[in-house]
Parts: sequence; structure tokens; C-alpha cells
Amino acid sequence: MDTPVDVTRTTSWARLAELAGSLQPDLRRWFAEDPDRAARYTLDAADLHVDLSKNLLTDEVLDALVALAREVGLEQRRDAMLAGERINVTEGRAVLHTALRRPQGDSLVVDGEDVVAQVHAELAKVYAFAEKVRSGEWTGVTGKRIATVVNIGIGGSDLGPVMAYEALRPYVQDGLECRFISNIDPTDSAETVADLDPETTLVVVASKTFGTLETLTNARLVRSWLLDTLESRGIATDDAVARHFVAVSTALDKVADFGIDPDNAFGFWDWVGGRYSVDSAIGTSLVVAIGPERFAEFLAGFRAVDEHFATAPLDQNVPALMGLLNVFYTNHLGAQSHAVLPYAQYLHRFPAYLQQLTMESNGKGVRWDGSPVGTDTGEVFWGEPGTNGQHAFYQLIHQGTRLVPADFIAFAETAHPLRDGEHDVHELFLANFFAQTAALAFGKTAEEVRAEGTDEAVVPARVFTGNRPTTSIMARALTPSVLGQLIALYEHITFTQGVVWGIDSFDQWGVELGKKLAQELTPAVAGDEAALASTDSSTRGLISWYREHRS
Ligand SMILES: O=P(O)(O)OC[C@H]1O[C@H](O)[C@H](O)[C@@H](O)[C@@H]1O
Repeated sequence: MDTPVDVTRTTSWARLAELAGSLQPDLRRWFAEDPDRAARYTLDAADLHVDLSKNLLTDEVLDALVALAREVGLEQRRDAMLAGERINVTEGRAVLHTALRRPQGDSLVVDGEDVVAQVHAELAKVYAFAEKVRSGEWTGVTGKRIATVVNIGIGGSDLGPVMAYEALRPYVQDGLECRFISNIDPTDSAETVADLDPETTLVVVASKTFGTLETLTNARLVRSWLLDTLESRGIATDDAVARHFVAVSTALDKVADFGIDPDNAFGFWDWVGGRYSVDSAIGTSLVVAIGPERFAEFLAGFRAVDEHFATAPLDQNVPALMGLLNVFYTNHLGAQSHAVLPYAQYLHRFPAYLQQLTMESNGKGVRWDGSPVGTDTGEVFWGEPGTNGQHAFYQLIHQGTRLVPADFIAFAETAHPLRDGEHDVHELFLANFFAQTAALAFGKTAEEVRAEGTDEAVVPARVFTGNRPTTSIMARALTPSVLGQLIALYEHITFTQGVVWGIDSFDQWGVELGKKLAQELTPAVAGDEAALASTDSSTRGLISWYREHRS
């Protein structure tokens, strides 16, 4: 195992600390004195047009960030990932989500297997299945065509499919709908299937491990609902599971144990992390919804940004620069969170998706060799679609005491070019997008507030300090390709930050303890006194309170 560079001991870390100490951000002056600033700090990555100029960025900071990337070996680590080296050290695995989108005919041999050939063989199976469902050739037990696909999964086996399905709704085939069950709260499955007809419902059980309690429990609940409802209609159920259930997993043996025919199962590999898996067979529900052709465009979008990340020089490399800027804000300017604000209703689940991607990847306290990190790591990612956020939490971003770097995302075209009398409503929407980043950057001085005739007593409350950093990301339209590009952008931002911090961004040991304790506590919750007695007094008190108060 190679030892990560201790970033805090690098020359560029010291340089960044020095620059941060003397920064005195003044975006008004920086723009006024440098007419070229916006153009110089605006870069394109595939179809993404990214304006970094409203960040607290100077040429000195940029140089130091690029030097930092060199000192920690970002490019070497990136190349190691792309080549299939086992950079997921704590799990001894390669990290090859980028292989999921390599074109047919490419080759990447890892441990004697051509993983690109494997990817395309599995994709072909998913595509053939999806075509059958879409054409009506695949039917339920009573011969009716499928109208609803229910994806049962959690974490990466849910957030990717649901986010992408919501984002690409305009591309969903008429007459088809996807729904998603994730939470083990029985309300989730009950509400989701309540108005469905099992005769026209297809269930995709998505689980990398096929051992996740929530997913297997929900799959059993929905299987019972399906069989019971069919039986109540006098319909023979011998073939029901085979006709109505398919699975996606890396553990195809466990799929068979669950009773799903391995012929109706799609595989992927341990070198795809759950939060990096929407472009594997985990996207089966999405493939059914939008069709193989659109899904191939989605994959091509990822690939375009992969190529940018793999080849663009560091000072032009958008994911690398955005990741490095996040490090600067987190470690040198004290930011603790990062907002992602899509001005696109269809991206309403994108912040939730990014929470898993970024926080499960970089929420770590030790480096990949087990040594403690000497600095803060992953930020809290959060956000809501604009303009909803404006009327809720933007107050804190504009005038609060915390630094909250924010990414604003918008599209030139809308799927719904509606007019409200004289207004193009999409333009009203975009005016908000443009206005917010300008307001955050340039603020409003006390003189400007006074010039409006404001009562002196409330002038301070109405001042906007400005210098609140934002990145604007634009694309022509939210197409499958552009969605793939956006996801890949954030995957590589996350990777960049992980490399700087020397952490393994591909394990998630932090989710294990709670899962194990839940299993251990299940008998106590169900009334086993001995199990209850062995818990701590707070937990015992809470469980006892629950047992006294349930009906
Ligand atoms: O796909 P599965 O094996 O069911 O895992 C679902 C999710 O649960 C785990 O606990 C991890 O925290 C996630 O990274 C994963 O995406």
C-alpha cells in the first residue's frame, strides 16, 4: 500500500494558508480591475459551461491549488483509478465506474478479464429486457403489458435511479411510470403500491450485495402484496414471481435464494461502488423508462466528462479545479457546508443524490493507510431547487455568518416553454438564477442602501456584504447526456478532494455500526427482556417507552 502524502506538510498547503490569511476578498474590485476575469475563469467541460469567476479565486490561489494537486499526485491517482488499480484500499478493490461508460470495442483488462467487454455483455441483456417491456412483449401473468416499474433499493440502489428518472421525465415512454421504494418504514411500500395493479406492475429489486435489510424486507412485502392480490382475483400465481420480479445485483446466488430466476437478473461487479452505480445495471428501471438509446446517450455524457478529467491540464480541468476550490474553502477559509442549487425542477433529487456521493465518499477521519487525517474532510452537501430555496434558506447564504460556497445549475432551454401573458416564464426563472450569483458576489453597500432613502436604523440589516462564492454551471438543456456529464463532474470533484485528503473515497465503513446494532436490538424491541437488559440505560429507556406506548 502506498502511503498518502500528508497534505498539511506540503509547500502548497503552507502557501494556501498564507494566501487565505491575506486574501481580503473583494469581488467588486477584482471584477472592476480585471475586465478579463469572467472569461479567464470560465471553462467548458464537454457541454457544461462553467463560470468559476465568482469564486474567491485569484491567480495566486489558482497556482497554489494546481501545485497542491501536483504535490499530492492527483494525476497519478486518477490514472491509477482509470487503469483499474486497487485504489479502494480498505476493501482491496479496483474503482472502475468509469469502465461502465467506455465505448463498445474498448478494452481494459483487469485481473485477466476484459471489464469493458463484460460491461457491454451485461448492458446488452438489460437493453434486450427493457425493449421487451417497452414493446409489450414482456407481460404480467395475465398477459397485460407493464405500466409501472417499481424499483426497490436503498442508498446507491435507489438515489441514482430515482434522481435520474425524475431528471429525465420528458424522455419517459408514454404509458410507463417508475416508482421507488427505499425506506424500511412500512409506510413507504404501503403508500407506493396502494393504487397499483399487480397485473401491470414489474418489480426491480436492486441491491449490490443482496443482503440489505431494507431492500429484502421491502421486496418480501411487495411480493406478498402481489401474490395476495392476484390470488384474491382468482389468478394462478405459479409464474407470478418470474413474470413480475427481476433483480440487479453483484450476488446472483443470493438472488436465486430469494426466488428470482437468475435468467431475470442483471449483474455488475464489486469494482462499482453503490453510489457510483446508476450507470450500471442498477439503472435498469431507468433503461425501461427512457429506452436503451437514451440510456446510451446518458453513458456517453459521463464518458465525455471522464475524458475531460483524464486529459485536460490541471489549470483547465473543471472537476479538478472545483474539487481543489472546495478544499480551499473547507480547509483554509473555514467552510463547513456546500450548497448545490439546481434551477431545474427536474433536478429536485440531485442534491439528495449528491449527499450520498460526496458525504459517503469523503466523510472520513482516517487516511487510506489508517493514519488520522490532519485536517477537516468532507463538507455537508445540501440544497433544494431554485427558486424554492430563495424563499427559505438563502437568507443565511446572503447575510449569515457562515461561508457557504454554492453551485448554481441552469439550462438555456426548458421542456415547458410556457408564457404568462407577456412573460416567458423560463426567462423569469433564469433571471433569478443570474441575479442570485450576482447578489451573492457583489452585495449591496451601506451607501447604496442609504441612497434608497432607508431609515438609518435599519441600514445595517439591509447591507449585503457580498464576496459569497458561487460557481455557475450551464448547459443547453437537461438531456440524458448532460445529466451523465453532471454526475461525472461531481464524481470527479469528489475524487479530487479525496486524493488531496489522502482518504479512501470508495469505502463506507461508517454505515456498518448502526446496521449491526439495529440487528442486535431487534429482539429487545420485540420484547426480549434479557436483550433489553443488556442495553445502555438511555436506549433501554427509549425502547421501554416505545413498548408502553404502542397500541
Ligand atoms: O445496493 P446495496 O448492497 O443494497 O446497498 C445499498 C446501500 O447501503 C449501504 O449501507 C451503503 O451505505 C450504500 O453505499 C449502499 O448504496
